Amino acid sequence: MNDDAFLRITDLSVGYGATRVLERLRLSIARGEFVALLGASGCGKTTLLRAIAGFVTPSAGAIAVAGRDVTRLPPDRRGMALVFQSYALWPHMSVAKNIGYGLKLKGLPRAAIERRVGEIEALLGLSGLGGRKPGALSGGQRQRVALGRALAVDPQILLLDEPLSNLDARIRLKVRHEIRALQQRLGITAVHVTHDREEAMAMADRVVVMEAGRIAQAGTPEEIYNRPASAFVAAFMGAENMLALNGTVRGEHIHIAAGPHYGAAEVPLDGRALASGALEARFRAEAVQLQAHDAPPATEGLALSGHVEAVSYLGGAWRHSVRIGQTPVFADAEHSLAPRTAVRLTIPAEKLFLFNTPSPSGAAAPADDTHPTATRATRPDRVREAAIS
Ligand SMILES: Nc1ncnc2c1ncn2[C@@H]1O[C@H](COP(=O)(O)OP(=O)(O)OP(=O)(O)O)[C@@H](O)[C@H]1O
Repeated sequence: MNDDAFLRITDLSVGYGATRVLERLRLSIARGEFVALLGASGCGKTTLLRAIAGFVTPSAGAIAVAGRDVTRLPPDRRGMALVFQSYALWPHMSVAKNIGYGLKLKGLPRAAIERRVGEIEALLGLSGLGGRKPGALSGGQRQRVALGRALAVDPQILLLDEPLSNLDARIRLKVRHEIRALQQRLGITAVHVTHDREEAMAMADRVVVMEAGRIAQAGTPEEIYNRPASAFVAAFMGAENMLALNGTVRGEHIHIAAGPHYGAAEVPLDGRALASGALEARFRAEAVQLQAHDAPPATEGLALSGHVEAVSYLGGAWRHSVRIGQTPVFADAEHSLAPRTAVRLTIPAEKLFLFNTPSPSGAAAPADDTHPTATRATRPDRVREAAIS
């Protein structure tokens, strides 16, 4: 675990009645770090955020901020502010009163509140709108008021619960950059819940991918995208194409045996703790080199043979639906190849994510992000994959 952790979550378990949501989860966040909690609906992101904020009580474990245990403290004594998806603004209050609400609760004198509200309005580009009611604002402006209300109380930690999901796509991109720039300017520690992987990667220093109440992987956006620690993370990060292969470890490589629709290939292990046996291969549509079957191979890697079934234009690239034997995959190319064309797909070794196929009885890895800088070989889930294959 990071020794310089500012927000430290240790063995946190949270449930609702008989439903267990988080199980012994560990996560350390550095001061000034922006962390995105990313995962599918129902994986426990909001529950974790609400436990950090103090709105749900854990059944076990601890939450500490700068070395101070806050696990049993009420939300208003944790030095945190939460921004909700729904904004949760008071409709009958003006923008200025909404922003100053937390300061009023703290009993600050009126002049101090007005000064701070003015600062926040200027910071967020809301100057001149202080007298309006939330109903007379755009969605983006409302979200900025909600952010302003959170920042006005000078929190040590800013918690963001899908704050952009009610905004339309164009405004969402703009507000995304505004929040990130503001967080960096203020040096505030932020935890952001989202199910949008692009948003998580664009905003965060570190992305924490959650799967069914546990941390599947925590790392920089680049690590998570290019070195997914499990087939689940690979698929969640867009490597949705899947093939079942067989491999044999030989020194620093894994040798993939040829099959009816693909040739043999040598893939460098590159630190991965893979074992010989059944493999699940994952790759992105854009990682594929797609060619007519009789064209000379353009690149080295795993070569697959198939037929184009359908093609559509994505803007910038053509997406081909290709059948490899019984397996459908997607492959992108700058030029389109017509349906029924016999094609070769080549996946360069560095873009082919390989995982040992887990046995159905494989025990769950511990929920733990305490090895964010560990190599693939030493990550708990990698070791598990190697152990059970
Ligand atoms: N108040 C509650 N009472 C009972 N079960 C709950 C409650 N809140 C959440 N849950 C359950 O806990 C699990 C995790 O929910 P949570 O809201 O943390 O997920 P999430 O990852 O944030 O999902 P989403 O992206 O849909 O918001 C889900 O199975 C959900 O049904």
